[in-house]
Amino acid sequence: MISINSLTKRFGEYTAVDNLSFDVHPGEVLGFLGPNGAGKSTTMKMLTGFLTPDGGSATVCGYDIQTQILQAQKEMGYLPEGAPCYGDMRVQTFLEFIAEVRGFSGAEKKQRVERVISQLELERVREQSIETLSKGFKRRVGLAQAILHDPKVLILDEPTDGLDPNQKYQVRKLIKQLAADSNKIVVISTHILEEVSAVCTRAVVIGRGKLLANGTPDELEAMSRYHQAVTLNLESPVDIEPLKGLSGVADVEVQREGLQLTVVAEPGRVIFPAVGELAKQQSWLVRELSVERGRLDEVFRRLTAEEAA
Ligand SMILES: Nc1ncnc2c1ncn2[C@@H]1O[C@H](COP(=O)(O)OP(=O)(O)OP(=O)(O)O)[C@@H](O)[C@H]1O
Repeated sequence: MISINSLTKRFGEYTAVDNLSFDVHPGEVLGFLGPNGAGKSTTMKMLTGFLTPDGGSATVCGYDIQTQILQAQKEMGYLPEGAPCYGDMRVQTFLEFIAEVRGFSGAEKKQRVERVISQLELERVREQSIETLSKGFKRRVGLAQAILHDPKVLILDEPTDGLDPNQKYQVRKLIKQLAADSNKIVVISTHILEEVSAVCTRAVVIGRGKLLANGTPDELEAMSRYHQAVTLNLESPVDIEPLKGLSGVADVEVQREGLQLTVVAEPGRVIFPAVGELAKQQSWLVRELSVERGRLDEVFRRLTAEEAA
């Protein structure tokens, strides 16, 4: 597992990662969220041994990142932000080079390179130099090198950044496949909230280097103002006063000139049955009645705006 305890990194006067603590367990795909400059990349660079912490500690698969980084690195695959270096190398040559660096040779090296070329669908570009590849293919080459040694822990810094929707779908599918092996840990930094719902089993939100939230996507959605909110799509506008008077209703938001109402629930209350009952009693012409799980974007904005204030 990964265990992070009061990890801290300063750049001059600025504290980029501030007393950060959390754990990640085998089988988890952790979404690591935060606005630009929150400290996500800095944390990942410390975990993978590319930056030295100024305080606190962390272990990866039981290895201390400060005193046993080489052992820890063997257990990790890391996709840094941006494109792989060695731009003038051809894709296959680059992957062979990485395989050698990781200690593979002969038939095993060949077999591992072929496996990732096939997994990441790189056949078409294997003879092309990395610098001439599209952004999407560069990310895939980066992912290929990260998984080449079949690591127990994958640290991916914005793996779908700059990819088109099809490529995003492909990369997320691959991450899910990798994580299906229940002993693996995947940590993905992102500011794309749909990615959290799509692939993550848990999310950690940070802002200005500090931990702001740590929970499953369901738990984070439950923090939303719109958790258990009921939306009515109507044929014609109605008087909203009876709705406001219902027990457990915190607010009624009016959209589309009264044709859409969002009835916000008080925390912990379930109002769907009562709203449905009222609509029937009042003979409202309801086209659609739906209940919300919550809005991650609103939770993310609120958490990170509070921190910025
Ligand atoms: N080498 C460095 N020297 C000085 N400041 C740095 C350095 N690296 C990062 N920082 C600063 O530390 C803060 C955290 O940066 P970091 O790259 O970790 O954020 P991030 O959450 O990954 O952001 P993004 O989503 O934009 O990638 C930022 O204010 C950044 O400017």
